[in-house]
Amino acid sequence: MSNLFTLSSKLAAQLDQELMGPKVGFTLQQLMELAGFSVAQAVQKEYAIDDLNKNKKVLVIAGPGNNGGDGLVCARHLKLFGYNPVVYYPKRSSRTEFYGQLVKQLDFFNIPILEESDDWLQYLKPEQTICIIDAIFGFSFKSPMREPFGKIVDEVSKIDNTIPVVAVDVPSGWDVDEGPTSETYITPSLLVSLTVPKPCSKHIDTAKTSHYVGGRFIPNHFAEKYGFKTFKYQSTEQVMKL
Ligand SMILES: NC(=O)C1=CN([C@@H]2O[C@H](COP(=O)(O)OP(=O)(O)OC[C@H]3O[C@@H](n4cnc5c(N)ncnc54)[C@H](O)[C@@H]3O)[C@@H](O)[C@H]2O)[C@@H](O)CC1
Ligand SMILES: [K+]
Repeated sequence: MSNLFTLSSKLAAQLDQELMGPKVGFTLQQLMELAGFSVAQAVQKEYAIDDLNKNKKVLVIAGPGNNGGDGLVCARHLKLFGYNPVVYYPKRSSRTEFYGQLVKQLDFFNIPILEESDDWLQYLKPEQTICIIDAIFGFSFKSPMREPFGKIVDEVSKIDNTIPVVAVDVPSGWDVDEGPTSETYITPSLLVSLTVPKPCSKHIDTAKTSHYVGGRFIPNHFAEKYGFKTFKYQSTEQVMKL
Protein backbone atom coordinates (compact mmCIF):
# COMPACT_ATOMS: atom_id res chain seq x y z
CA MET A 1 0.00 0.00 0.00
CA SER A 2 1.33 3.45 -0.88
CA ASN A 3 1.96 6.29 1.56
CA LEU A 4 -0.11 8.67 -0.56
CA PHE A 5 -1.95 11.41 1.34
CA THR A 6 -5.70 10.73 1.31
CA LEU A 7 -8.82 12.41 2.64
CA SER A 8 -11.59 10.34 4.24
CA SER A 9 -15.11 10.27 2.77
CA LYS A 10 -16.30 12.40 5.67
CA LEU A 11 -13.65 15.09 5.18
CA ALA A 12 -14.03 15.00 1.38
CA ALA A 13 -17.75 15.74 1.79
CA GLN A 14 -16.92 18.51 4.30
CA LEU A 15 -14.36 20.06 1.93
CA ASP A 16 -16.93 19.94 -0.87
CA GLN A 17 -19.56 21.63 1.33
CA GLU A 18 -17.13 24.32 2.39
CA LEU A 19 -16.15 25.11 -1.21
CA MET A 20 -19.83 25.57 -2.04
CA GLY A 21 -20.69 27.32 1.22
CA PRO A 22 -21.31 31.04 1.79
CA LYS A 23 -17.68 31.90 2.59
CA VAL A 24 -16.04 30.44 -0.53
CA GLY A 25 -19.00 30.67 -2.87
CA PHE A 26 -18.32 28.17 -5.65
CA THR A 27 -21.36 26.66 -7.33
CA LEU A 28 -21.68 22.95 -8.00
CA GLN A 29 -21.79 23.76 -11.70
CA GLN A 30 -18.37 25.39 -11.62
CA LEU A 31 -16.71 22.53 -9.76
CA MET A 32 -18.37 19.85 -11.85
CA GLU A 33 -17.29 21.53 -15.06
CA LEU A 34 -13.65 21.48 -13.94
CA ALA A 35 -13.96 17.92 -12.58
CA GLY A 36 -15.46 16.57 -15.82
CA PHE A 37 -12.97 18.53 -17.91
CA SER A 38 -10.06 17.06 -15.97
CA VAL A 39 -11.31 13.49 -16.45
CA ALA A 40 -11.59 14.10 -20.21
CA GLN A 41 -8.01 15.39 -20.19
CA ALA A 42 -6.76 12.27 -18.38
CA VAL A 43 -8.56 10.09 -20.95
CA GLN A 44 -6.85 12.01 -23.76
CA LYS A 45 -3.45 11.44 -22.13
CA GLU A 46 -3.90 7.70 -21.60
CA TYR A 47 -6.14 6.72 -24.53
CA ALA A 48 -5.38 9.13 -27.35
CA ILE A 49 -7.28 9.01 -30.63
CA ASP A 50 -5.40 7.52 -33.56
CA ASP A 51 -6.21 6.19 -37.02
CA LEU A 52 -7.10 2.78 -35.63
CA ASN A 53 -9.58 3.84 -32.94
CA LYS A 54 -11.00 7.11 -34.26
CA ASN A 55 -14.38 5.54 -35.12
CA LYS A 56 -14.76 3.75 -31.80
CA LYS A 57 -16.92 5.01 -28.92
CA VAL A 58 -16.24 6.03 -25.36
CA LEU A 59 -18.98 4.60 -23.14
CA VAL A 60 -19.77 6.94 -20.24
CA ILE A 61 -21.86 5.30 -17.52
CA ALA A 62 -23.42 8.01 -15.36
CA GLY A 63 -24.85 7.33 -11.91
CA PRO A 64 -27.62 9.16 -10.04
CA GLY A 65 -25.52 11.74 -8.15
CA ASN A 66 -22.76 14.26 -8.73
CA ASN A 67 -20.26 11.59 -9.83
CA GLY A 68 -22.72 10.93 -12.67
CA GLY A 69 -22.81 14.68 -13.34
CA ASP A 70 -19.02 14.66 -13.73
CA GLY A 71 -19.53 11.92 -16.33
CA LEU A 72 -22.05 14.01 -18.28
CA VAL A 73 -19.65 16.96 -18.36
CA CYS A 74 -16.74 14.67 -19.29
CA ALA A 75 -18.73 13.29 -22.26
CA ARG A 76 -19.22 16.81 -23.64
CA HIS A 77 -15.51 17.62 -23.38
CA LEU A 78 -14.55 14.28 -24.94
CA LYS A 79 -16.71 15.16 -27.91
CA LEU A 80 -14.89 18.49 -28.22
CA PHE A 81 -11.60 16.57 -28.11
CA GLY A 82 -12.71 14.47 -31.11
CA TYR A 83 -14.02 11.30 -29.39
CA ASN A 84 -17.42 9.65 -29.98
CA PRO A 85 -18.97 9.43 -26.51
CA VAL A 86 -22.18 7.50 -25.80
CA VAL A 87 -23.78 8.08 -22.40
CA TYR A 88 -25.65 5.39 -20.49
CA TYR A 89 -27.73 7.24 -17.86
CA PRO A 90 -30.17 4.72 -16.35
CA LYS A 91 -31.41 6.78 -13.37
CA ARG A 92 -31.47 10.45 -14.19
CA SER A 93 -30.98 12.86 -11.34
CA SER A 94 -33.94 15.09 -10.62
CA ARG A 95 -32.11 16.85 -7.77
CA THR A 96 -31.91 20.18 -9.56
CA GLU A 97 -32.77 21.75 -12.90
CA PHE A 98 -29.04 21.75 -13.56
CA TYR A 99 -29.05 18.04 -14.46
CA GLY A 100 -31.70 18.63 -17.11
CA GLN A 101 -29.47 21.36 -18.51
CA LEU A 102 -26.49 18.99 -18.70
CA VAL A 103 -28.65 16.51 -20.62
CA LYS A 104 -29.80 19.26 -23.01
CA GLN A 105 -26.16 20.14 -23.66
CA LEU A 106 -25.45 16.52 -24.59
CA ASP A 107 -28.38 16.63 -27.04
CA PHE A 108 -26.96 19.87 -28.44
CA PHE A 109 -23.65 18.07 -29.08
CA ASN A 110 -25.48 15.09 -30.69
CA ILE A 111 -24.19 12.76 -27.99
CA PRO A 112 -26.48 9.71 -27.69
CA ILE A 113 -27.98 9.16 -24.22
CA LEU A 114 -29.22 5.66 -23.50
CA GLU A 115 -32.07 5.01 -21.07
CA GLU A 116 -32.15 2.15 -18.58
CA SER A 117 -33.79 -0.32 -20.99
CA ASP A 118 -31.66 0.59 -24.04
CA ASP A 119 -29.02 -1.81 -25.33
CA TRP A 120 -25.83 -0.51 -23.72
CA LEU A 121 -24.20 -3.97 -23.65
CA GLN A 122 -23.40 -3.62 -27.37
CA TYR A 123 -20.65 -1.17 -26.32
CA LEU A 124 -18.89 -3.69 -24.08
CA LYS A 125 -16.82 -4.96 -27.00
CA PRO A 126 -13.18 -3.94 -27.50
CA GLU A 127 -13.72 -3.52 -31.26
CA GLN A 128 -16.46 -0.95 -30.51
CA THR A 129 -15.13 1.04 -27.58
CA ILE A 130 -11.88 2.81 -26.65
CA CYS A 131 -12.62 3.02 -22.95
CA ILE A 132 -15.45 3.07 -20.42
CA ILE A 133 -15.92 5.96 -18.01
CA ASP A 134 -17.14 4.77 -14.61
CA ALA A 135 -19.02 7.82 -13.34
CA ILE A 136 -21.50 5.70 -11.37
CA PHE A 137 -20.64 6.41 -7.73
CA GLY A 138 -18.15 8.71 -6.02
CA PHE A 139 -17.47 9.60 -2.41
CA SER A 140 -21.10 9.25 -1.20
CA PHE A 141 -21.52 5.57 -2.10
CA LYS A 142 -22.69 3.31 0.71
CA SER A 143 -22.79 -0.45 0.27
CA PRO A 144 -24.82 -2.57 -0.55
CA MET A 145 -25.38 -1.50 -4.13
CA ARG A 146 -29.00 -1.15 -5.27
CA GLU A 147 -30.23 -2.11 -8.71
CA PRO A 148 -29.87 -1.45 -11.55
CA PHE A 149 -26.31 -0.54 -10.61
CA GLY A 150 -25.33 -3.95 -9.21
CA LYS A 151 -26.07 -5.56 -12.58
CA ILE A 152 -24.32 -2.76 -14.47
CA VAL A 153 -21.16 -3.00 -12.39
CA ASP A 154 -21.24 -6.81 -12.77
CA GLU A 155 -21.40 -6.53 -16.55
CA VAL A 156 -18.47 -4.09 -16.63
CA SER A 157 -16.35 -6.19 -14.27
CA LYS A 158 -17.05 -9.32 -16.37
CA ILE A 159 -15.22 -7.88 -19.36
CA ASP A 160 -12.11 -7.93 -17.19
CA ASN A 161 -10.51 -4.75 -18.56
CA THR A 162 -10.44 -5.95 -22.18
CA ILE A 163 -11.68 -2.37 -22.55
CA PRO A 164 -9.91 -0.01 -20.10
CA VAL A 165 -12.15 1.41 -17.40
CA VAL A 166 -11.60 4.96 -16.15
CA ALA A 167 -12.93 5.51 -12.62
CA VAL A 168 -14.04 9.03 -11.73
CA ASP A 169 -12.91 9.89 -8.18
CA VAL A 170 -13.70 6.46 -6.66
CA PRO A 171 -14.00 3.09 -8.46
CA SER A 172 -17.70 2.25 -8.23
CA GLY A 173 -18.57 -0.32 -5.60
CA TRP A 174 -15.45 0.45 -3.58
CA ASP A 175 -15.94 1.56 -0.02
CA VAL A 176 -14.56 5.10 -0.09
CA ASP A 177 -12.44 4.53 3.01
CA GLU A 178 -11.82 0.77 2.93
CA GLY A 179 -11.46 -0.11 -0.77
CA PRO A 180 -12.90 -3.05 -2.73
CA THR A 181 -14.80 -4.78 0.07
CA SER A 182 -18.28 -5.16 -1.44
CA GLU A 183 -19.62 -8.01 -3.58
CA THR A 184 -19.37 -6.24 -6.88
CA TYR A 185 -17.01 -3.48 -7.90
CA ILE A 186 -15.06 -1.91 -10.75
CA THR A 187 -11.34 -2.58 -11.18
CA PRO A 188 -10.12 0.47 -13.07
CA SER A 189 -7.22 0.81 -15.53
CA LEU A 190 -7.15 4.52 -14.74
CA LEU A 191 -8.32 6.30 -11.61
CA VAL A 192 -8.81 10.08 -11.63
CA SER A 193 -9.07 11.25 -8.01
CA LEU A 194 -10.78 14.62 -7.71
CA THR A 195 -9.24 17.36 -5.56
CA VAL A 196 -7.37 14.81 -3.44
CA PRO A 197 -7.24 10.96 -3.40
CA LYS A 198 -9.66 9.14 -1.12
CA PRO A 199 -8.36 6.38 1.23
CA CYS A 200 -9.61 3.58 -1.08
CA SER A 201 -7.07 4.65 -3.70
CA LYS A 202 -4.33 3.11 -1.54
CA HIS A 203 -5.75 -0.24 -2.65
CA ILE A 204 -5.19 0.24 -6.37
CA ASP A 205 -2.64 -2.02 -7.97
CA THR A 206 -0.20 0.54 -9.35
CA ALA A 207 1.28 -2.04 -11.75
CA LYS A 208 -2.08 -2.24 -13.52
CA THR A 209 -3.77 1.08 -12.81
CA SER A 210 -2.61 4.60 -13.67
CA HIS A 211 -3.52 7.14 -11.02
CA TYR A 212 -4.13 10.81 -11.74
CA VAL A 213 -5.39 13.66 -9.65
CA GLY A 214 -7.67 16.27 -11.25
CA GLY A 215 -10.21 18.88 -10.22
CA ARG A 216 -7.72 21.72 -9.97
CA PHE A 217 -9.75 24.24 -8.06
CA ILE A 218 -8.36 24.97 -4.62
CA PRO A 219 -5.61 27.28 -3.35
CA ASN A 220 -2.87 25.98 -1.08
CA HIS A 221 -4.09 27.70 2.11
CA PHE A 222 -7.38 25.82 1.78
CA ALA A 223 -5.64 22.47 1.15
CA GLU A 224 -3.46 23.04 4.23
CA LYS A 225 -6.56 23.44 6.38
CA TYR A 226 -7.35 19.82 5.44
CA GLY A 227 -3.77 18.67 6.04
CA PHE A 228 -2.32 18.50 2.51
CA LYS A 229 -0.56 20.64 -0.08
CA THR A 230 -1.96 21.34 -3.52
CA PHE A 231 -0.55 19.13 -6.26
CA LYS A 232 2.19 20.48 -8.53
CA TYR A 233 0.22 20.63 -11.76
CA GLN A 234 2.33 21.64 -14.75
CA SER A 235 1.48 24.87 -16.50
CA THR A 236 -2.21 24.87 -17.56
CA GLU A 237 -2.70 21.11 -17.05
CA GLN A 238 -5.89 20.04 -15.30
CA VAL A 239 -4.53 16.65 -14.25
CA MET A 240 -1.33 15.29 -12.79
CA LYS A 241 -0.10 11.71 -12.86
CA LEU A 242 0.72 10.50 -9.35
N1 LIG B 1 -15.01 18.82 -4.50
C1 LIG B 1 -15.03 17.77 -5.27
O1 LIG B 1 -14.16 16.94 -5.19
C2 LIG B 1 -16.14 17.62 -6.24
C3 LIG B 1 -16.76 16.39 -6.40
N2 LIG B 1 -17.65 16.14 -7.36
C4 LIG B 1 -18.19 14.79 -7.55
O2 LIG B 1 -19.21 14.52 -6.67
C5 LIG B 1 -19.07 13.19 -6.17
C6 LIG B 1 -19.89 13.04 -4.93
O3 LIG B 1 -21.22 13.27 -5.34
P1 LIG B 1 -22.49 12.89 -4.49
O4 LIG B 1 -22.29 13.33 -3.09
O5 LIG B 1 -23.68 13.33 -5.24
O6 LIG B 1 -22.46 11.31 -4.45
P2 LIG B 1 -22.23 10.14 -5.47
O7 LIG B 1 -22.34 10.61 -6.86
O8 LIG B 1 -21.04 9.44 -4.99
O9 LIG B 1 -23.46 9.19 -5.14
C7 LIG B 1 -24.67 9.63 -4.59
C8 LIG B 1 -25.82 9.01 -5.33
O10 LIG B 1 -25.69 7.60 -5.33
C9 LIG B 1 -26.79 7.00 -4.68
N3 LIG B 1 -26.29 5.85 -3.93
C10 LIG B 1 -25.43 5.86 -2.87
N4 LIG B 1 -25.19 4.58 -2.45
C11 LIG B 1 -25.92 3.76 -3.28
C12 LIG B 1 -26.11 2.36 -3.34
N5 LIG B 1 -25.54 1.53 -2.47
N6 LIG B 1 -26.88 1.85 -4.34
C13 LIG B 1 -27.48 2.66 -5.22
N7 LIG B 1 -27.39 4.03 -5.19
C14 LIG B 1 -26.60 4.56 -4.21
C15 LIG B 1 -27.39 8.08 -3.82
O11 LIG B 1 -28.77 7.85 -3.61
C16 LIG B 1 -27.14 9.32 -4.66
O12 LIG B 1 -28.13 9.45 -5.67
C17 LIG B 1 -17.57 13.06 -6.02
O13 LIG B 1 -17.15 11.75 -5.89
C18 LIG B 1 -17.12 13.70 -7.32
O14 LIG B 1 -17.16 12.78 -8.38
C19 LIG B 1 -17.81 17.15 -8.43
O15 LIG B 1 -18.97 16.99 -9.13
C20 LIG B 1 -17.75 18.54 -7.88
C21 LIG B 1 -16.56 18.78 -7.02
K1 LIG C 1 -16.87 6.32 -10.10
